[in-house]
Amino acid sequence: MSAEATRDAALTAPRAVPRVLSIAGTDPTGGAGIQADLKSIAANGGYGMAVVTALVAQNTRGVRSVHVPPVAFLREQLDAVSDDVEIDAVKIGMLADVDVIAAVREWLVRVAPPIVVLDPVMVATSGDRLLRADAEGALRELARLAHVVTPNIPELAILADEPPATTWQQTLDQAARVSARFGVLVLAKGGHLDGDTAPDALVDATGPELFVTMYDASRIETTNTHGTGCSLSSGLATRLVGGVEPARAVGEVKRWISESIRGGGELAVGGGNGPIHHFAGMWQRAGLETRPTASEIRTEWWDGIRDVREQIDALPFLMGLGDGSLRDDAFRGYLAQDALYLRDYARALATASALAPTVAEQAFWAAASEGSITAELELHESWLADGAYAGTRPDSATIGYLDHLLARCAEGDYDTLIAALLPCFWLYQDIGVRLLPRSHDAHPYRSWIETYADAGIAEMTEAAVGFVTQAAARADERGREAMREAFVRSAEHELAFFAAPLGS
Ligand SMILES: Nc1ncnc2c1ncn2[C@@H]1O[C@H](COP(=O)(O)OP(=O)(O)O)[C@@H](O)[C@H]1O
Ligand SMILES: Cc1ncc(COP(=O)(O)OP(=O)(O)O)c(N)n1
Repeated sequence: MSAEATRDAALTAPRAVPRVLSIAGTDPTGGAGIQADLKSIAANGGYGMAVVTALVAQNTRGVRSVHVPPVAFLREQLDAVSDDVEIDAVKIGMLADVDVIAAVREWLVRVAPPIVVLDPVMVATSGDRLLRADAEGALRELARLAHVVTPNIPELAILADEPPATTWQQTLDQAARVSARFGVLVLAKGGHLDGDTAPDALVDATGPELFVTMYDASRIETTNTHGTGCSLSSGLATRLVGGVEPARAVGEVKRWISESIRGGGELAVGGGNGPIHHFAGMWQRAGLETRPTASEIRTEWWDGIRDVREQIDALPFLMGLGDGSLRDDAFRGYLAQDALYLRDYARALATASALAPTVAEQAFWAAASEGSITAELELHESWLADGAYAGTRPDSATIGYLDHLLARCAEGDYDTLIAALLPCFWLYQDIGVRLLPRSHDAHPYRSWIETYADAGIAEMTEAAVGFVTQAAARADERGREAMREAFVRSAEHELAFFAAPLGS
């Protein structure tokens, strides 16, 4: 199978979802704080969790009041999460005061999450304080426990304990000093500078050499920037999971934040500094469709032929094949039919190759067709060489199955044809794997079982399942139903085919 086909098949496999905890304050209008973090984590592919440090009565126009719950309750929230859930990354936002910082610090040291991104929230864009001035020193020290800090220009100045930078170069120099002093990567943000651009830079001065990675973006003319810092930092925490290079994760999250700022204009939320649209790009790319995904179709179709699979397993032919008690003439009679089947199955696979919409699929079905003819020749050479079955005519089960496949070829519809071809891959591979533990050196059908339990067959089956289920996910409802019917019909023909040798 080609590398491209393997990659396409891998795309259908479920991916681990990063479990990301935001420790932050609230924004009841949903644009900043923990509410923004949860959207941002979801938009960047993670499962979001939230521990609230402070309840903030705010909207797009400004902050009205802040309520900090007892710090003992904060500790209970933190432990409730970490006692139960394996946390892949933590984003820290508003911390309000020194007691909150101390509680979070103690928890961080004890739990040691693999990724910590600290957004040193101090003052909202509206000018309202979100961190008491006497807590700035404690926040500075907390930076030592983070892997990345994401200060805006005023916050960077406070971390550096210096006056705010007024140029981008001063910002970079200050970020380098903060990085070296606290042993942390600094994502310096130029959102607060004047000009046509909104540059960011990842600054790493933690070692003997200074590394600066620049991220340029045009400045978007908008009033929807409420919560950009919160969203950027939680998106970054999510994208860093799995050992992703920080420079790459920042590049990805920077592109996402730009499109989300641009999409903010579509939202009509509040009369002040409006929120960004966390899902603008995602909704545009994927829509709001509820069509089944390839992996759902995989499960549905496989479950949908459960009764057929159980009937195959219960056949005397299959039971005899598994325990080795199957009569030799019954097995050879079955192989003679299989050889007849494979010749036309190879033709159907070649037709699928000719109809395939992509080069990867064309190559895959062509290789499978070639493999099918080779298998037919090998059957003759190994099991049927004595000529006892020469001149065998296809029986009614073989004719029925081939008629079904060749009719799909004649229709010329790629999707239904490949759906009809799939059970032969999938059922044989499944049977091979399940019979393998019963095989042994003296088992009469060992080579047959090992052929279908082989890793190469599993890889081809995975690719075939991937191509078919992705095509079904793309199809409209009628097309998908026609595919499912073709698939089920083939599975039923497999049952009849396995039943025929013993007439059961
Ligand atoms: N008008 C804008 N156009 C494009 N990007 C922006 C704009 N404003 C902010 N950003 C980007 O949003 C992110 C958050 O930056 P910033 O607004 O400086 O943080 P904060 O919300 O903490 O003040 C950064 O990547 C910044 O470059
Ligand atoms: C609860 C809470 N946390 C942080 C902020 C500040 O949000 P930020 O992303 O820095 O952007 P602005 O809202 O300041 O533009 C907040 N407002 N509330």
